[in-house]
Amino acid sequence: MWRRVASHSSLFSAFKSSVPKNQAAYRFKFLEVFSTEIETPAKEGFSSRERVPFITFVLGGPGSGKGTQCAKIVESFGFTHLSAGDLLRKEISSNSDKGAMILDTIKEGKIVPSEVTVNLIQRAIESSGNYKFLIDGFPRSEENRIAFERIMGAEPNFVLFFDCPEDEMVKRVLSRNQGRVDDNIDTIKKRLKVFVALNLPVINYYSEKGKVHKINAVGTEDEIFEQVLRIFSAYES
Ligand SMILES: Nc1ncnc2c1ncn2[C@@H]1O[C@H](COP(=O)(O)OP(=O)(O)OP(=O)(O)O)[C@@H](O)[C@H]1O
Ligand SMILES: Nc1ccn([C@H]2C[C@H](O)[C@@H](COP(=O)(O)O)O2)c(=O)n1
Ligand SMILES: [Mg+2]
Repeated sequence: MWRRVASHSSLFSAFKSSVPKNQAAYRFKFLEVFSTEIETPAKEGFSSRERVPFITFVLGGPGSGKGTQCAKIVESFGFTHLSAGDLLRKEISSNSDKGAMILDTIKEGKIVPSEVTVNLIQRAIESSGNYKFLIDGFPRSEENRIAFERIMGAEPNFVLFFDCPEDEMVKRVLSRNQGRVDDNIDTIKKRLKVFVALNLPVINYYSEKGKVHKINAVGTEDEIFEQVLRIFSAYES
């Protein structure tokens, strides 16, 4: 079964050199050349021998446990974990020309312009050598989502949504202790507002497309991972 996604560029051209010529990535490239649309598999698992790109968006409010659970998924299923927040923080540390703008935006709990974040994700995907990705904390807004589809020419295979009450998220973030500039009560309040205003619409969008797996993010890390395991095991085909 195939699903059309309008596109100008293609994530799949990135895989050209890492798969044999007769395999799926070449089919995508072929379609891209002859059409303004490309096609991606709708319900395929991630263990197929064809190594078709497999994308999971990992969403949830600040402190809902996305990064913690992604680390466990990497260990069990061999995904590459790309945290949009980590990529942006790395860009700040590298003293790039965009660093100051990114830092100011993060301190305010706001969203960095989509092209910047998508380009960082694109570079990380292309240099990973993997074909299975957890894209954590992205898309944070409809603008992020649309930019990803336009630049990468792809949609996620599914979306994990860590559903967590606000008071629990605030408690976790305030005791995280990783020295993040945005882990203070003022910025957390702003991030929570931005989550509700900009990120929930993205989750609703994918929900309507039947792509969201909602996880109850309250409980021990292991209890939460049991729910995650059940979902990923079903895609391990
Ligand atoms: N199930 C859990 N119960 C209690 N604490 C947890 C749980 N899962 C994660 N934590 C802790 O909560 C904090 C936030 O977790 P994590 O960094 O994984 O969240 P996140 O969703 O990635 O947040 P952000 O969006 O801010 O990056 C961390 O200190 C982590 O150790
Ligand atoms: N798609 C994204 C992801 C993150 N950011 C910025 C704004 C966030 O508050 C901050 C930290 O992200 P986290 O580590 O909590 O996922 O990074 C963004 O602008 N766009
Ligand atoms: Mg995180």
